[in-house]
Amino acid sequence: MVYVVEMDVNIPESWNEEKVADYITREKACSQEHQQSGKWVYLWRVAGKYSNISVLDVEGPDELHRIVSSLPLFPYMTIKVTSICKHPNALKETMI
Ligand SMILES: O=C(O)C[C@H]1C=CC(=O)O1
Repeated sequence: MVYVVEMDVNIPESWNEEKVADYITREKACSQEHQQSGKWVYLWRVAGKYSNISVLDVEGPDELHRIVSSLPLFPYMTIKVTSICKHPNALKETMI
């Protein structure tokens, strides 16, 4: 199943630079591991916001939740998930 996921990141203002840098480093390693697995297909920055729009191709909601909740910044995100399917009029045969 293919999901479009929007993640808005809300880092607590109380965090110091070192803590923010540590989370960002671990976040990058974690998301790149999932991207390398092929499950996390696209990762785009939303212009002008500390948000991303991602496309994940996974077995279903359980796997989606496992991946998204493995991110170190997961507790500090507001996440919107949209499940998508093929449009009958789409010229392209494949979803992604
Ligand atoms: O910066 C972000 O958008 C948060 C986050 C989600 C994946 C990733 O690599 O970073």
